[in-house]
Amino acid sequence: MVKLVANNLEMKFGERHIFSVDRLQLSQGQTIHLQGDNGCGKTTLMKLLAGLISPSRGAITTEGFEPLPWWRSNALLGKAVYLHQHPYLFDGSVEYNLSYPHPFCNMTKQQLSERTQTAIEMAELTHLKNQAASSLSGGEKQRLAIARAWIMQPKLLMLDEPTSNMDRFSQDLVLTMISDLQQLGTGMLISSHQSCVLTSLCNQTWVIENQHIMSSYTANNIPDSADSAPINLQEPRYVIAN
Ligand SMILES: Nc1ncnc2c1ncn2[C@@H]1O[C@H](COP(=O)(O)OP(=O)(O)OP(=O)(O)O)[C@@H](O)[C@H]1O
Repeated sequence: MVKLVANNLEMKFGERHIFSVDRLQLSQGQTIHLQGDNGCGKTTLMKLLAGLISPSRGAITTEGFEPLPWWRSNALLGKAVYLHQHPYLFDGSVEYNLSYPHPFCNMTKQQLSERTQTAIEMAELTHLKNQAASSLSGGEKQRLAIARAWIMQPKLLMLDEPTSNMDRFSQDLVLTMISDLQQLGTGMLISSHQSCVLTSLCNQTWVIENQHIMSSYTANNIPDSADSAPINLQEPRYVIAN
């Protein structure tokens, strides 16, 4: 099982303290709802866990991943796929954007081709597959980014406000793809101010409040393993980027 473990983490921008936390763990099998008001640091936490920025103090370590190739100095980059609220898409068609992750996937050509076709259908993008990705609506772009992540089947996935631009139809399509990844064991961190269609899948919550990160489990999901238990709730206590 792969995991990211943050210890003794503190994040500041200049003199401004954003949050601190003694310990956090994002691992396969978890589906976590990341909550908090505007500006509390949800995106910042995801960027830290994705290795896109560095903490002011503390360390984020990885467990269970393949050893790094010699040319990779940042051990975190590429471990957890991070989907930005406004997804980064490549110049080119919808189909091109879905084929981009292929070299990074450990699948045969045939499997990739079938999986890409299924992703296009699941995201209801068939009629748009030759259209420039840059011309898609906000909700369609998010569906495309999530379809691309679904093809990759990452071990860890972080979704930043994934349903913010979506109507009910798009939310239901995305729910199907995310539920499927959950069944396959992808560990997920989903940020959303409020409950949304995806947060119903979550079995744990992280709340950023008063510059601390608090963790709790849903009632029917209290872990019995000390390894996965949240630590210290009162004290100040995670490429391919889409
Ligand atoms: N590079 C930066 N330099 C200085 N301040 C920053 C930087 N990045 C983020 N911040 C500040 O840190 C705080 C947390 O930002 P962040 O984007 O993580 O919040 P958020 O919880 O994701 O907000 P929202 O819910 O509105 O998307 C904000 O006040 C923001 O202005």
